[in-house]
Amino acid sequence: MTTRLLTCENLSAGYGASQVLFGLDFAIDEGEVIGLLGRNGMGKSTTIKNMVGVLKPFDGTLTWQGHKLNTMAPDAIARLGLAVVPEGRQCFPNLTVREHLVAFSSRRNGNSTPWTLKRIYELFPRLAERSRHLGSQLSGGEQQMLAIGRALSTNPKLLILDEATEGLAPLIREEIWRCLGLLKREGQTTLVVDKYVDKLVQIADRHLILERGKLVWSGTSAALDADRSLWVRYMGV
Ligand SMILES: Nc1ncnc2c1ncn2[C@@H]1O[C@H](COP(=O)(O)OP(=O)(O)OP(=O)(O)O)[C@@H](O)[C@H]1O
Repeated sequence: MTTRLLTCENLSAGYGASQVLFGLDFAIDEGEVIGLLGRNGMGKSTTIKNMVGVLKPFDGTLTWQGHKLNTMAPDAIARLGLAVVPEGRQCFPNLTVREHLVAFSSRRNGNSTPWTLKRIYELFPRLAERSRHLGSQLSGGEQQMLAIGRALSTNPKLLILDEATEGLAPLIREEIWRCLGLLKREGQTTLVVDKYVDKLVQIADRHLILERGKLVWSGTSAALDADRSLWVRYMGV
């Protein structure tokens, strides 16, 4: 039996007088890995900002397991089990790797195999090697692994990655993909924004495509893989 985590109904949102999202409808079930796709500026980050409460919807409803998220503060939404790795990573320059991973850790959400420091180091051995290094001493790829590890340390029910591989060297990107594959096999529900559609179709179960703030297509990885006209039309690939 599937468990619904998030329901988004008729979501309209934006910035001040500027409307960016126009009536989005979608849902996320436990265990799913979903790609959120579309060209630059189509509203992917704005969708995520509304889900995690840093922006408030103009209209529509975001519901998380019976809780209406629309007016909840971001920290209250985080406590429900949504963790986002935002664009730009945002590590603390003066905290060590280890401090990042224990400062936010939480065993909440009834996770039977919680993300302990040990498990995060097993997922990203590079972080174990760098345990005593400061955020400011890490490479871009290490910072990205740390940002993902930090999000996992809260034992999120839904992990959201916004452009997690942006600006990373190819080998580091592969390392992030490898970890996403492992997380999927462990049943981690994940929403991923990434422009490497060819990789996303290998990892995600299904996809949502945004075009100018509207949901123009949704379907399985197999369906997206089979219809390259969608890639050209909506992702400019
Ligand atoms: N803080 C802001 N204030 C006003 N407009 C914004 C702000 N942030 C984004 N926008 C606008 O909202 C629209 C959607 O941006 P959004 O960041 O959601 O797109 P995106 O699909 O995530 O693309 P990208 O990959 O470029 O981040 C764009 O037209 C953008 O210029």
